[in-house]
Amino acid sequence: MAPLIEPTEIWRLPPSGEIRRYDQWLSPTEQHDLWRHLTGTHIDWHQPLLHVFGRKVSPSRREAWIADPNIQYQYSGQRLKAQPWTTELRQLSTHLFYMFGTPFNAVLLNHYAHGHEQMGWHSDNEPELGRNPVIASISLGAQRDFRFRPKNSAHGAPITMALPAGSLLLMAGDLQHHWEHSLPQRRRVALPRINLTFRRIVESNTSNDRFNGVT
Ligand SMILES: O=C(O)CCC(=O)C(=O)O
Ligand SMILES: [Fe+2]
Repeated sequence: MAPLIEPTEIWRLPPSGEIRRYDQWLSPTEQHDLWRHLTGTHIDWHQPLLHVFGRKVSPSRREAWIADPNIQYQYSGQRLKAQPWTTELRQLSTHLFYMFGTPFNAVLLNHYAHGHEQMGWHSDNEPELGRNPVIASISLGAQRDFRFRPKNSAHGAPITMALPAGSLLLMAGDLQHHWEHSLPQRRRVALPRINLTFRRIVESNTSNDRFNGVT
């Protein structure tokens, strides 16, 4: 990990959202070791079962939720059962704390087997994340496009950026209130990708509407 590098790109998205991307934040060896760790026996992956407008929907991607023991998190009728931190994930979280000053206490892992698997438009704006969440997102494996679009077109035009293996993406400011993001299908992508979003849950035991209508 390279904690003191400058961002490769910065976007300021109105009114006061910010995105920073740090390419090659993880070296190829670190990426390889982390991939092996996450796809070994340490992590219990499962398919999410979301309640979307009264229907049960199971997107084909897989996910895992790692959090401090006291953290409760629920979205779209799904109470996520937290798995304990592994040494490797805790180490990443510590590096991110040195970089951004946010004491992350949870990480959501998403595994996309190939380019048919995707994540629909949403904002990470659940009440548990507090007012202006800082979210740090690490990408491994196949490069995929990531999209942002404003909730109100007065705030700008949609943005598409590639998330290369080993990159770190920071989302901060009021971004989650005014912009949505998605990981669109890319049918020509044959290889898997894993994404880790480090989050700080500030209040527990509240439900929220994340992914309501979104898969
Ligand atoms: O896979 C990604 O890069 C996006 C994940 C995401 O937006 C989320 O977990 O909320
Ligand atoms: Fe998200």
